[in-house]
Amino acid sequence: MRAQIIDGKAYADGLADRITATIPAFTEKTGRVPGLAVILVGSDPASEIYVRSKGRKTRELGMASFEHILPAETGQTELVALVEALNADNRVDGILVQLPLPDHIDELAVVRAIDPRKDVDGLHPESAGRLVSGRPGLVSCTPLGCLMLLRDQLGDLSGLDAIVIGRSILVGKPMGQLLLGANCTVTMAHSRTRNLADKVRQADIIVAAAGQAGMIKGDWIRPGATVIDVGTTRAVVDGKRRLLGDVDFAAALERASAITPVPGGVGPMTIMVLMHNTVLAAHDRAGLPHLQLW
Ligand SMILES: Nc1nc(=O)c2c([nH]1)NC[C@@H]1CN(c3ccc(C(=O)N[C@@H](CCC(=O)O)C(=O)O)cc3)C=[N+]21
Repeated sequence: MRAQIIDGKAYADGLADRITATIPAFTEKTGRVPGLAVILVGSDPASEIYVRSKGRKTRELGMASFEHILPAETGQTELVALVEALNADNRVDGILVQLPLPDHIDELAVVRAIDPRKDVDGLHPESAGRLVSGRPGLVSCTPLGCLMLLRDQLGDLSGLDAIVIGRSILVGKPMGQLLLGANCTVTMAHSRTRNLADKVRQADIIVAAAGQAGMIKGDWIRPGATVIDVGTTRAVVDGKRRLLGDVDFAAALERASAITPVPGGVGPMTIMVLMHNTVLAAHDRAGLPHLQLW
């Protein structure tokens, strides 16, 4: 079997069109456009590129972008004060604080300061609690993007065996909850999991989010499985800069029925789901009916 390649970029472009189409009616009812604020503390070059590309996409879709790039020495009090100012700013529907934050800042304290209705990253304990208890709320962009691709690829996921490798707050844990909500039987694997290969071999759906390049080997993949690769490790291979996934892609191609590439799979979805969550938050805050765009 040769796997189909899941084109995250193409799905994200389609979602972009559906998002853009909601904006004229929103503007007619509210007199404004949806707005997204992104905060970056410190000058990690990769993070700066993401923040700028988020800003560019936000404007391309016809929304307002507010970018705050602060020096690495910014204090926690100052950062929380900025979040509170953005909470109070009606032009801002979504607030994303780029993680990780410098060591002298307590991430949870900052995330808790975000108004849960503007928590487009789904990181606030209120959002996490809503996801676990199946109430409506904002869901982290990367896992929601993975679920959109899986639903598009497979339709109903009920009864499928899924494994998530990685248990981060931003990706692994919410991914497990989303798959459970979609009626999968979910295995959460991580660095202490024993016999990982055997557990992966049982899975119809594999979501690799461990952040270790190439750790999932081709012969671990059950023939016909669907593979979502969240890994993005920057490396230099044969003198060229490369972005590497967590899955041995070449070997997986021979076993999986479908697989996301890196780049061009989950990455473009993450940014577009951020836009999606921003228009959802905007509609919710304006008291407009809930949107269903996927
Ligand atoms: N609070 C928070 N939320 C985040 O969502 C968040 C964060 N912090 N910190 C940093 C990571 C990283 N991240 C990516 C977004 C897009 C691509 C992306 O578009 N990748 C392209 C390739 C881009 C390239 O070549 O560098 C792709 O996979 O095709 C990757 C990574 C979001 N993050």
